[in-house]
Amino acid sequence: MEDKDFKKKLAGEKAAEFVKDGMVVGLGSGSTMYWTIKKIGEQVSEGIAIQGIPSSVQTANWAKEFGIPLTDFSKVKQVDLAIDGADEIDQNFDLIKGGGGSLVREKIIDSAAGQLIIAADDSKLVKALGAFPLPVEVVPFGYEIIKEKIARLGSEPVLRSQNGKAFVTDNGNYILDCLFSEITDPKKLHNLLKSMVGVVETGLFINMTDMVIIGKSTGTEILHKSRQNKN
Ligand SMILES: O=C[C@H](O)[C@H](O)[C@H](O)COP(=O)(O)O
Repeated sequence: MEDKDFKKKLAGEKAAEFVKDGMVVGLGSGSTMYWTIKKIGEQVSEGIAIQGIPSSVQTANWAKEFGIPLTDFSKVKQVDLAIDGADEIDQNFDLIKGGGGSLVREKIIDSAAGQLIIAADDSKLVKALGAFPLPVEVVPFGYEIIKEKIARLGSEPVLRSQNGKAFVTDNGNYILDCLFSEITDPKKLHNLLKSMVGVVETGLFINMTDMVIIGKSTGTEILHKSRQNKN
């Protein structure tokens, strides 16, 4: 296993330790979450009773494979704990997410959660967001217009593609990957993008994260928001 994958595994498995009996758990998406979901599956087989809400088709498939009972928002209105990955984490615990294209469902689940834990390898920690191109989910109709509007904000949006075709999200939409290099005011940028007709959601997750679990070659480090803010 590569060093980065090992770190993801460490962080992902550690996050599963915060899942307790009786919880409704939001299940994030991505390769780090694979390890969390697998570990939660082991806990379920040992007897804890939880219900998971998956943030992508891929996550739902892994959850089924590992025996985690699933639910949805027609049955539950509240999520006790959400665990998710991230593409970038800044010093305020603001995030860029959506590298795998699951940002909309992730944001719905993460914002409904009483607590949000982010698990990631140490390469995801950044001083300022923006080196990772910001994923913006847009409706396919007229996406060309949104692309031009975003370009006027100082980015060169790229329509995400897969196997030579436009990548389509679980919600039937497109993703524009927008490189801004450095995002000085994440909230302002998010609001500007969200005000454009046809933008469904941005990958900026602002003021949502309670705890970050970082996987390093030496083990895991847990960062708490309050402590982080004092530094
Ligand atoms: O859409 C994908 C999600 O936001 C992922 O949580 C994020 O891209 C991190 O993925 P990974 O754990 O594979 O680095």
